Amino acid sequence: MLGATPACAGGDPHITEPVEYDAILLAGFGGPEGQDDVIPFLRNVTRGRGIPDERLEEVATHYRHFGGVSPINEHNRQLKAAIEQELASRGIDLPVLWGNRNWAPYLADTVREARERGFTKLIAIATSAYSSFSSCRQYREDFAMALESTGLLGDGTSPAAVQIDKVRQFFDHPGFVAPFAQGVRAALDELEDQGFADEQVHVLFSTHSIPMTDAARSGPRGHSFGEGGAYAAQHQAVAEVVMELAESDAPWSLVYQSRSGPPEMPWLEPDINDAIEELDAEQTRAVVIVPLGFVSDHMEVMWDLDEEAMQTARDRGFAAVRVPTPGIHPEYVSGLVDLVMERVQGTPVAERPALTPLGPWYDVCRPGCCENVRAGFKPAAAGVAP
Ligand SMILES: CC1=C(CCC(=O)O)c2cc3nc(cc4[nH]c(cc5[nH]c(cc1n2)c(C)c5CCC(=O)O)c(CCC(=O)O)c4C)C(CCC(=O)O)=C3C
Ligand SMILES: [Fe+2]
Repeated sequence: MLGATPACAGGDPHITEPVEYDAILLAGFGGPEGQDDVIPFLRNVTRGRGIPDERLEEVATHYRHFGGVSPINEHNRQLKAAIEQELASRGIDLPVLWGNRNWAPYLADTVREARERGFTKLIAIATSAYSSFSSCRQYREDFAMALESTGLLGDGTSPAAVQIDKVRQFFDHPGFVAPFAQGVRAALDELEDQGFADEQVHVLFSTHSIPMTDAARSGPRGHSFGEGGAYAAQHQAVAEVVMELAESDAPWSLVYQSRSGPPEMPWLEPDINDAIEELDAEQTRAVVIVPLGFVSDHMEVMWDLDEEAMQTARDRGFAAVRVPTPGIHPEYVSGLVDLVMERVQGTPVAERPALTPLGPWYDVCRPGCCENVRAGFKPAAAGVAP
């Protein structure tokens, strides 16, 4: 089902020829692993973005609260091990390398290691399911930067010394969606045991807020997905599918969290805390919080949801349950391996699973996909220039 993803400029958006990859590149966000890492990590994340110092100080306290350690690197070590186990159980001989955008092990060191081991064709899985600058293009730019800084980008006339392709954005892949659907069903059952009927529960699907300018440009250039771009449209469509699979008629909404940037810059709204404040207490007695935009229980989940949003809900006298992220759920892990094998085998588009009319998303990002005018154009792997 191609739906809203028409073939456009830039050749075929899907690769249906088999490709012999040498290894999988698991690309993470990265996080600090001790108090001394916190500020240097935050500087890496916000390099050149104009995030106010007060915001960095505030975010630093979230990490300090947990000993300066984000669980995100440990999650990725576990995910890597789980993917390796899934590959082994299917008899697939593909090594898995792991590299981060913002903290060690850095992508540049990982691609250098790849080359040393003789690998020239990598298929990347970024730990991020949706389309936007922060969740797709920035990973692609960081791949290109890692190749450039290690001299492995190639010179434009010869093929890159190391080629990095990327699996499609997997927001509507059944392996990503199933853990959320199961989690919502379990949360509603738990609340029902406590005496709350489905119509007394409000389900809040939460994702990372991004600047409106980034949201509007998410997805391929020249294609309108509405005000919030492909980013908001994908979340809206996945939330609908999750409610269907969870067989629930509970009222629900899509909300945003973890806003940063200067206050005068518009970001996607409503903020989850404002949304909880505005729920009608006559009708609502409980909330289910679904971290729909995230793949693991990292700091944005542990702090912004489990500390802040849960507190906002308690302050209003609501019962509240937070649904787990996919983490290393067997269906998620198996889905990621399926996404790799889709490219290894050159699976026809019609046979690629996708649960919303927006997918299956592109293998090759379209021209201008998820462009960021603030940061300017940079080379990016796994897409059509610019
Ligand atoms: C869409 C999106 C995802 C999901 C997709 C993906 O996974 O990529 C994501 C993930 C994450 N964001 C994370 C942490 C941070 N994000 C920040 C800043 C920002 N995120 C943004 C967007 C996103 N972020 C944006 C538009 C900014 C503003 C600055 C900019 O335009 O670049 C800042 C700076 C301080 C602040 O402003 O909060 C931090 C510390 C962590 C790690 C958590 C841990 O350590 O466990 C993870 C997984
Ligand atoms: Fe993209």
